[in-house]
Amino acid sequence: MDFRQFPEQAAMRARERMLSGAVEAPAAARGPDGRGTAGPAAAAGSPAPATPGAAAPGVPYPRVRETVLTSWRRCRLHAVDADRLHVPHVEQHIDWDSRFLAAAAPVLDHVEQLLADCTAGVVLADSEARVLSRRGGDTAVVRLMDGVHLVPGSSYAEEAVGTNGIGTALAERRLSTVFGAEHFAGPLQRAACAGIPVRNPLTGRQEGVVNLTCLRQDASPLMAAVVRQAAADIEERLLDRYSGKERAALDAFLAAGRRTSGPVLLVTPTLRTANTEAVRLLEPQDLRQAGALAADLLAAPAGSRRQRVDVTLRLASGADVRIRCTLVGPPDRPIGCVVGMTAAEGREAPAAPDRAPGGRTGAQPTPAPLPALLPGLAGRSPSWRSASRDVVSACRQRLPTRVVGEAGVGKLALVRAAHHWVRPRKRLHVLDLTAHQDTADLLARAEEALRDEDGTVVLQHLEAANRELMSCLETLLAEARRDRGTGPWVAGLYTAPGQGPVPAAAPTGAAPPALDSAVFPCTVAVTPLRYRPEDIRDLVPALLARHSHGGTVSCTPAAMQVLTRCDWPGNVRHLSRVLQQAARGRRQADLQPHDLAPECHSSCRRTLTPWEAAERDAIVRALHDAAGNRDAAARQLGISRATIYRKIRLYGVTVAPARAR
Ligand SMILES: Nc1ncnc2c1ncn2[C@@H]1O[C@H](COP(=O)(O)OP(=O)(O)OP(=O)(O)O)[C@@H](O)[C@H]1O
Repeated sequence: MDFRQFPEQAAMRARERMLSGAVEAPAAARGPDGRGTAGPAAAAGSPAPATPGAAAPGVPYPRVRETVLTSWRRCRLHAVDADRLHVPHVEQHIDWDSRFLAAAAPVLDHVEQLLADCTAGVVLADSEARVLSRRGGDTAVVRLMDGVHLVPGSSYAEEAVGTNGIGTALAERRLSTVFGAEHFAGPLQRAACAGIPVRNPLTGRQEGVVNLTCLRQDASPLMAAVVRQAAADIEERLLDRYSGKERAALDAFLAAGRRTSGPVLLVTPTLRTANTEAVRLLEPQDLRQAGALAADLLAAPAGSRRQRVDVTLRLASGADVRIRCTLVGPPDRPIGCVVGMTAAEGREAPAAPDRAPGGRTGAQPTPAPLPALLPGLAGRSPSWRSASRDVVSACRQRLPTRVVGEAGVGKLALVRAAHHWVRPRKRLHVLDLTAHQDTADLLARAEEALRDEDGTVVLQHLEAANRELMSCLETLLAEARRDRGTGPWVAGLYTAPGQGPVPAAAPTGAAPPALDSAVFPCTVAVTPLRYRPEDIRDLVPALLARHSHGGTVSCTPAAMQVLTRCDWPGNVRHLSRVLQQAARGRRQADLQPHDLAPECHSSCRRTLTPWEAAERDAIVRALHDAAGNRDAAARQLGISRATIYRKIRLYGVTVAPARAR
C-alpha cells in the first residue's frame, strides 16, 4: 500500500515508528510527478518491512519516498507539531514590490487562466517560503487553502509547518511533490501539491517557489509539468527585467564572489543582492549597514568619489570587520558598488569578562559577542557552534586551551579560524609534536614562537608528548606568560582515539601527560562528525567548492542522503577525501550516489582487511552497474546468488534496487 493513500491516523502512527527508528522505511513509490520507479500499480503491492516484525503479517506496510522521509527527519529536528498547524504571519517582512513578484505576476495570470476548468490553485512564495500570491482553485480548494492559512502574508517554511510543497521545495532546492499523508502536519493531509524553486538566472540564487495545490484525490502528474513550465517562464521574465547596466554590475559581483570565500554584497541604484556567505554569516542589520556604506559611496559628488574605499565596521555581534567598497564602472558614472568583507586587521572585538569556555571553570558565564559562524568553516550544529564559541572566546582572552577530539574533526581548522578572526594578519605558529624527532629542536622552536606576543602558538598532537617533553613545554609556557603578563594565545590539540567517546574535560589520575597537564585551564571538545550529521549538508558544498577549483560540482539530494548516512570514522577529513575523489577531473557536475566511493555504500563498523575492502568495493560497483539488481550483479561478478546476498549482509552494503531509490 502506498503511504499517500494511508488514512491520517494510521499514517501518523506509521511515521512515528519510522522516525523513531523502530523500522526502516521501505522507499519509494512513483510520485504523480512521474519520477521514482514504482508506479501506482506497484504501490498497491505490499513490500516487506525492512525490519522483520515491523508490520503485522499480512498488514501492508506503507511505502514512503526518500525525499519525504528526509523532510520528516528535518521536521523532527525543528520540533514541528504534527497535530496542529502553526502558520506564522510574516506580512510585514515581505517585499511586496520585489522584482521577483513583478516578473511572476503575468505568469501567474496565465497559469490561472490555464487552470480555469481545474480544481487546483497556484501559489507563489519568496525564498523564505513567505506566500506572495495565490490564484485560482475551485470552491473546495479555496476553502482548504483558507483553512490552513495558505494565504499571502503567511509563511510555509518547512521548519514551521512541516513537509509541504513550498518549504520542502526550497529546502530540497528542487521540484517537490507532497501528497496527502506525506504532509507532516495532520491538517495539511487533505491536500496534494507540487512546488518548484524559481532561480535567478543571473545569480543562481533561489528567488522563490511556484506551487500548485489541490485536494489529494485530484492529484495528477500534470501538476509537476505545469509548475516546471511556470518556473521557467518566471525565470525568463526575471532576466528580461535586468538592464544592461545591472547585468554588468552582477557580473562584477559574481566575479568578486569567485575570488573570495567571504561575504560579498552588490548595491546598484536599483538592485541589492548578497552572496550565500553574506546571508549565512551576517545579521540583517549588518547587511543594511554595509549596503548603506555602498549607497553613500555611489551617492557621493562625482568629484570626491573614489574608486575604492576601505572602512572598519562593527557588526551586531560586536566583532569588527574590514569593508572594502569598490565601484563598478568609471568613478564619474558608476553603475554599482561591490562590497567585500574580511575580519578587521589587528582589532579585537571587545572581550567578554573573564570566563572559562564551556563554562567548566571560572565565574559568571557571560556570552561574548561572537561571529554567527566562523568564516571558512561549515557547520551549524549546536555542538559545533558551541565549540566555535568557546575557542573564539578563549582566543580573545588568551586563555591556554586544549582542544580535544578524534582525528580529522577540525581541531586545527577551528583554532586557525578563531585566530584569523580575532587577530587577523598576526602569525599562527603550528608546531606538530609528531614531526619533530629531536626534542631540543622542538623546544627551541617552541621558545621562539612563544616570543611572538601577538601571535597564536598551536601545539599539535599533544597526545604524542611524553612526561618529560610535557614538563619542558609547561615551563616554557609558564615563562612566556609570566614575562609579559599577556603572551601569545596557546592552543594544544589532543587527538583522541577514533570511534570512541570524546573526553569532555581533562581526565585525572592515569590520564596521559598531555591531558593531566596544569598548563591548560580550559578544554574544548570537538564532537565527531557522526554525532552531528546535520553539519554534513553544510560541509559538502564547502568542501566541494574547495575541490572543484572554481568549478561548480554539487551533490544531488540522493548522493547527499548517502553521505549523511555514513559514519565517517575519519571525520571531516574523511568526508573531504571522499568528495575530492568524487570531484576529481570534473569542473561541472551533479554528483550521483554511484560517483561516491564504495565505502559510502556500506555500513560495516569493523575495519576491513584490504582483501575484504576490495571485495566490498567490487560488489558495490557491480550493484551500481546493475541498477541495484542483486542477481545481475552476482552474474557480473561470477558468484552465486546466495554468495552475493551473504556478502551484502556481511559488509552492510546499502545500494538499494533502483525501484526502491
Ligand atoms: N567545519 C569545517 N569546515 C570546513 N572544513 C573543515 C571543517 N572541519 C574540518 N575541516 C577540514 O577537514 C580537514 C581536517 O581538519 P583538521 O586538520 O582541523 O582536523 P584535526 O582535528 O586537527 O585532525 P588531527 O587530529 O588528525 O590533526 C581539514 O582539511 C579542514 O580544513
